[in-house]
Amino acid sequence: MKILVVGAGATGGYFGGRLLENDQDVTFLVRKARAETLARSGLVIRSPAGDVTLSSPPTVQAHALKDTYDLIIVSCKAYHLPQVIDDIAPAVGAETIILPLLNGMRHLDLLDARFGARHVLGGQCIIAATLNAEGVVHHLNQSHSLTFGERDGSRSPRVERIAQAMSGARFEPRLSTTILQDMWDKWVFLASLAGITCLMRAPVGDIVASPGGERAMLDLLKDCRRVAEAHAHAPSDAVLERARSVLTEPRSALSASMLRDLERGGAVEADHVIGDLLARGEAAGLELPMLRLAYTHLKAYEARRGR
Ligand SMILES: NC(=O)C1=CN([C@@H]2O[C@H](COP(=O)(O)OP(=O)(O)OC[C@H]3O[C@@H](n4cnc5c(N)ncnc54)[C@H](OP(=O)(O)O)[C@@H]3O)[C@@H](O)[C@H]2O)C=CC1
Ligand SMILES: CC(C)(CO)C(=O)C(=O)O
Repeated sequence: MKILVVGAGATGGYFGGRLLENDQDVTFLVRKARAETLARSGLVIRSPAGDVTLSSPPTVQAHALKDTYDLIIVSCKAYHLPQVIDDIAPAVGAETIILPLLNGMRHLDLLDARFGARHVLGGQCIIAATLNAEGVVHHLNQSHSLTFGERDGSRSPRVERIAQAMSGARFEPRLSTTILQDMWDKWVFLASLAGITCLMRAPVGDIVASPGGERAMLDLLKDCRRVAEAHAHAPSDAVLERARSVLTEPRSALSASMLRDLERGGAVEADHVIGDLLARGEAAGLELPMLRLAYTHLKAYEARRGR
């Protein structure tokens, strides 16, 4: 299977690197600076699941992209997606499958609008990873799952082929027949985690140890859950219970990738992860005070950053 991974950042570098390490036919679509770093230093992954340095990983830049691919894994940030959509267009052939790993949901609409829904799978990854200033992918915890599936829930031959291509790589691939619900479940969890850890500039353990912290966390989770319910994607009791327990775990060092981005003064996916959820909730007539506060806070950060 000929695979194009868009972006060799934290997630793309990790999962694409693990596939390459497992002898899959992987090429990274990268921009100039990243292409130079990869050519000079290789793709370096530091991970509790095993370090690896892949020297001279195959890369291509947008201007040279001419071949079509069987699978395109999209792992850019949401605010880069419009450009990425233009860039990958030459690589999308009649049978190309696009597997986005972005948080949130709105990217599905953008990809569908440009390439047609039949090309686009649902997907998500659970990992904590970051790309440091030297271009090294740091995997920060034990999780590294990549879930994908047809949005109609079928086990089509093409998703079976992806499962086959991913089997044996050093991460946990999961072929799902409920990928849209999985994505909503993650969105509810992630929006709660990102919203509150950014607001408080602290990981879960410090928030729940602070007066009013656990209450604020659970109020935000409730807002996010109500949006999913209003859109017929309510998390199950078990999923909700797990989210509550992870989000209120004493001494937990967990925070969202959005807090890592914010703390280094970077761009954040405010509109994609928080704003879109809020808009969907308000369109359904819901009052969502904690989610609105989380969004206002991120937009104020963006306004200040923009000056
Ligand atoms: N990091 C994490 O722990 C997790 C992140 N996610 C989600 O995954 C998505 C990706 O996040 P993450 O991997 O952290 O992001 P990163 O910023 O680490 O990586 C994104 C990469 O995309 C590249 N890129 C952007 N535009 C283009 C383009 N036009 N052509 C080629 N490459 C491009 C950037 O390259 P350049 O170097 O040129 O800027 C960058 O290296 C987000 O939606 C995030 O919310 C989900 C789970 C966990
Ligand atoms: C939910 C979590 C923490 C893990 O995948 C994440 O997606 C993120 O930090 O962006």
